[in-house]
Amino acid sequence: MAKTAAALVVAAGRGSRLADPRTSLPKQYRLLAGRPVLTHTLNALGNHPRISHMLTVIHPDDIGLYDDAISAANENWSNKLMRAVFGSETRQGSVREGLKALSAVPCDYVLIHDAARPFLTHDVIDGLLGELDTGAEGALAATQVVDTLKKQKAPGHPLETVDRQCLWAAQTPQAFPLSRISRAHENAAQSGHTNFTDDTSLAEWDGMTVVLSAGDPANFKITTAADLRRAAQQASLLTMPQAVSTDLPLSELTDIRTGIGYDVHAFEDGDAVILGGVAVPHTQKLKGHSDADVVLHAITDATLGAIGDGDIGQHFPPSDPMWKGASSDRFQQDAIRRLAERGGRIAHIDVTIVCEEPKIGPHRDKIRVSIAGICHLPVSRVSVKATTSERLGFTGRKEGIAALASVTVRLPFEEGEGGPL
Ligand SMILES: Nc1ccn([C@@H]2O[C@H](COP(=O)(O)OP(=O)(O)OP(=O)(O)O)[C@@H](O)[C@H]2O)c(=O)n1
Ligand SMILES: C[C@](O)(CO)[C@H](O)COP(=O)(O)O
Repeated sequence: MAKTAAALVVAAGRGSRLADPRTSLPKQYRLLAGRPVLTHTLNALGNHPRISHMLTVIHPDDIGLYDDAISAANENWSNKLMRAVFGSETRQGSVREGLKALSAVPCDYVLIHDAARPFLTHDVIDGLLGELDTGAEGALAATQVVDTLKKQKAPGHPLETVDRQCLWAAQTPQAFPLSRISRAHENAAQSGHTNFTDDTSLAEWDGMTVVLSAGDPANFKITTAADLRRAAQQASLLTMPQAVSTDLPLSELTDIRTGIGYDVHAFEDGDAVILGGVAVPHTQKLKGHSDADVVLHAITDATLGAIGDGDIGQHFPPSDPMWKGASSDRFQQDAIRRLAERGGRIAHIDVTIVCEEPKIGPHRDKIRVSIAGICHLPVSRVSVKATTSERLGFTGRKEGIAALASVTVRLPFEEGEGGPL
């Protein structure tokens, strides 16, 4: 049977080299295609079949940001995720805290990965695990240096050219047998070595032999503001549905339309309602054929309304057993695909949730982030509002929840329509 691996993601850094006067948000929580960087990183690891456990090392100030990053994930790996632990002043210290928390986990290997590298692929993971499977004590994802390298001992000194033939740029993940790298970290800490910048340097110091494995230029680390801009471009190309990533510039999407959507679901016995893809704890749940996500249903109808393409019930009949218990983001993905086929994209979403309970305020930001992720939008283009109906009507009697949505889309004018009206 294939040996299993734990993923240890270090996310406790402050990102001091990415100085941005507009925000103090650490880089691992900045948004790429509507989701935090960390969410992309965890998705890449969590969806790998040989990774059975995942642990994130976070900063104590980031608990709320971390919770948001997890709820934006919408992926099926939550059963692999362990409770996060707090990191330390240095990257090495943060890894050590993570390894301590993994000590009781029944995994053969550990993949240690930077939260700030969100574009990890399964090919890179497979390469590393393959090296361990054939007996390596440590494996490093790395890319060969491609630029001509120069060395200058001090400013004004003559340049020397460095032979790049045998030079590699270290990436993460870095993969090891779990017990061996844990021992190496303890040895380093007890000998007073506290500032190894990566785990293979520490492993080499402890006498381990590390082999190279194919990294990927796309798996770069977000370190500076320029890296974050590059990452934003890369993420939008990867996550947009095919037709949305059309090369039509926004300036040609001059046919601007708005659709409205409205939906209602009644309560029944349960312990949480799903709103915009987020499970909100409550004393009841919403009744429905799918997951009864009243917010996503209203958004889907509004998206379909904007392109005059029927409604959710027409495309996904409640009588069809296929949609029983379905996660409603599938319905919205389908509406986005229909829009994309016409060369269009969503520009803005505005939602109002009508209910007495549960209180939406504490969950509003999570719901915004989740909707933005599902719709491939920056969070600034999603608005979530809530109101009661002053105890009037079915929502006032706490019998259910209603949601209203308006979705604005941008499309190219169809041939023969002759440009803006
Ligand atoms: N004390 C630390 C320092 C770094 N990291 C993590 O290690 C990874 C790589 O480190 P780096 O790019 O240096 O991140 P920062 O320390 O956040 O950045 P900077 O050095 O610019 O402050 C990041 O995912 C970061 O969150 C960590 O968990 N604990
Ligand atoms: C672990 C690492 O990302 C490998 O490239 C790197 O060593 C982190 O430290 P850096 O100082 O940001 O290079």
